[in-house]
Amino acid sequence: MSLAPGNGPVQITPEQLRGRIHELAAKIREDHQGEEPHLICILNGAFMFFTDLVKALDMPCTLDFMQTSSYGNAKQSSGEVKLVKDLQFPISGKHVILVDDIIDTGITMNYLLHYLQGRGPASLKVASLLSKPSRRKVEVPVEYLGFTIPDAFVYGYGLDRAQFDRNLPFITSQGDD
Ligand SMILES: O=P(O)(O)OC[C@H]1O[C@H](OP(=O)(O)OP(=O)(O)O)[C@H](O)[C@@H]1O
Ligand code: HPA
Repeated sequence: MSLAPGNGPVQITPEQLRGRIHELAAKIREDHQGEEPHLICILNGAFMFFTDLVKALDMPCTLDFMQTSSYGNAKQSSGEVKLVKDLQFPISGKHVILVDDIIDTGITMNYLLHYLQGRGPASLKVASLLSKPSRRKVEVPVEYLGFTIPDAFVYGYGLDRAQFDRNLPFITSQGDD
C-alpha cells in the first residue's frame, strides 16, 4: 500500500494501521501453515507494531526481542548500527520473521540479516510497517510491508522524535516534512 508523495504530510490513522496489520497477519499465517514462526521485535521502534501484529496472528508462534540503535536523537542515520540487546533464544532451524517499524536507509535491516543468517535459521524474512524507498542506501528484501511512504520524517505508533511521541496511536509527519 503506497502513500503518494505531494499530498501534504503523511497521516496513517489507527483504523488504517489496524486494517493493514490484520492483512499482514493473514499473509504470515497463510505462508506459515503447519509451522510455528519465530517473530523477533527490533526495539525500540517496533514495539507497537509487533504487539498488534502478534495479537492478530492467531497461530502458535514464539517471540524474542533485539535492540539496535543508529539514529539516537537525530533525524539522520549515523550509518553505524549499535547492537544494544541480542536475542535470548537460538534461531537455528526456526522460521524467523524480523519485525521492524521502518526500513529507511536499509542499514539496520541489512546489518541484522547478515548478523542472523550465520545462526542457521530455516528461513529468515522481514516484516516492516513502513518503507521509505527514496532514502535507501542498501537494498533489503521485505516480505511483509505495511505502507510505502514518501521522503518525510515520520513519528508516532512506536517511532520517535528525539525519543518523544512513540505513544501516539497514529503515524504522522505533520510539522516535520
Ligand atoms: O533503515 P534505517 O535507516 O537503518 O532506519 C531504520 C531503523 O531506525 C530506527 O531505529 P533507531 O536506530 O532510531 O532506534 P529506535 O528503534 O530505538 O528508535 C527504526 O526503528 C529502524 O530500526
Ligand atoms: O522517519 C523516521 N522517523 C522515526 N524514526 C526513524 N528511523 C528511521 N527513519 C525514521
